[in-house]
Amino acid sequence: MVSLTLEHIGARYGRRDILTEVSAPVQGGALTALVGANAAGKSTLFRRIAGHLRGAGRVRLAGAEPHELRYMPQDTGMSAALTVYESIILALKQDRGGWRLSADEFRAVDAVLHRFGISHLADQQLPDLSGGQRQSVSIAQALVNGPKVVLMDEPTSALDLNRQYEVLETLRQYAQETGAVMILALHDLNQAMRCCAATLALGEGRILASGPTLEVLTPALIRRLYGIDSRVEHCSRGCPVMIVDGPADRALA
Ligand SMILES: Nc1ncnc2c1ncn2[C@@H]1O[C@H](COP(=O)(O)OP(=O)(O)OP(=O)(O)O)[C@@H](O)[C@H]1O
Repeated sequence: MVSLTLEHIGARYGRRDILTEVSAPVQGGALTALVGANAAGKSTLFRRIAGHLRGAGRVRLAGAEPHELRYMPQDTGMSAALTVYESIILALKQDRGGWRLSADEFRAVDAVLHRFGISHLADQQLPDLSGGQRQSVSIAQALVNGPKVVLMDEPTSALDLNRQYEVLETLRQYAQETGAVMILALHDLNQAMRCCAATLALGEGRILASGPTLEVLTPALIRRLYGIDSRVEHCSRGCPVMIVDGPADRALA
């Protein structure tokens, strides 16, 4: 099982501190949600963990090497004149070198296309894909190498309702099978409640709460993070669902 520990992480752009004191343990084998308001610093935290940005503190990895980490940013470029299949091969070869594909590598490409339901897109050019198709391809590119640490910035923002379920369930299975640490930045808190065993709540430059998702995403925390009044009920299938009542009355906050 892989684990990752954030120790006193800081990050700044110029003289502006975005993260001041981010500390939390993250366990592999299940999905972890990273939630917080716009501009809270979720992408910045991912850049720090991925080593794209320097700053205070350290990221401790156990059970994985730094090169086994994949970061899927919010906007992934899809303008290259490549087919989906070629782009997955390129992602696979990114840090392996060489150009010949072994039988195992061919199988890995086919498997990831199949796993994310995009085999039928294999021969299509990247620029010709729809937004949701691009997002599915980005996810497949991120996972084709079997990474042990995966950071995904809003991986379902362009997907329809059905695809959101399918993709999150596939990511959950991947984490369970491989023991990988998988952190997903999410704005849809119901997705976090349904699929993520743990949640990190980012606000005011630090982790305001972390732990089992249902214990973290309380109405009080949601009010603090987003200024929204909410409550948790259960759907007809017994799953917890967050109901938004509306903007909180700031005078009562
Ligand atoms: N390269 C940069 N240079 C300067 N400031 C930046 C840079 N990237 C991000 N910022 C600032 O850092 C803050 C945090 O941005 P970040 O993208 O990490 O937030 P986020 O939580 O991912 O937001 P969102 O939910 O809107 O995607 C914002 O105020 C943003 O303007």
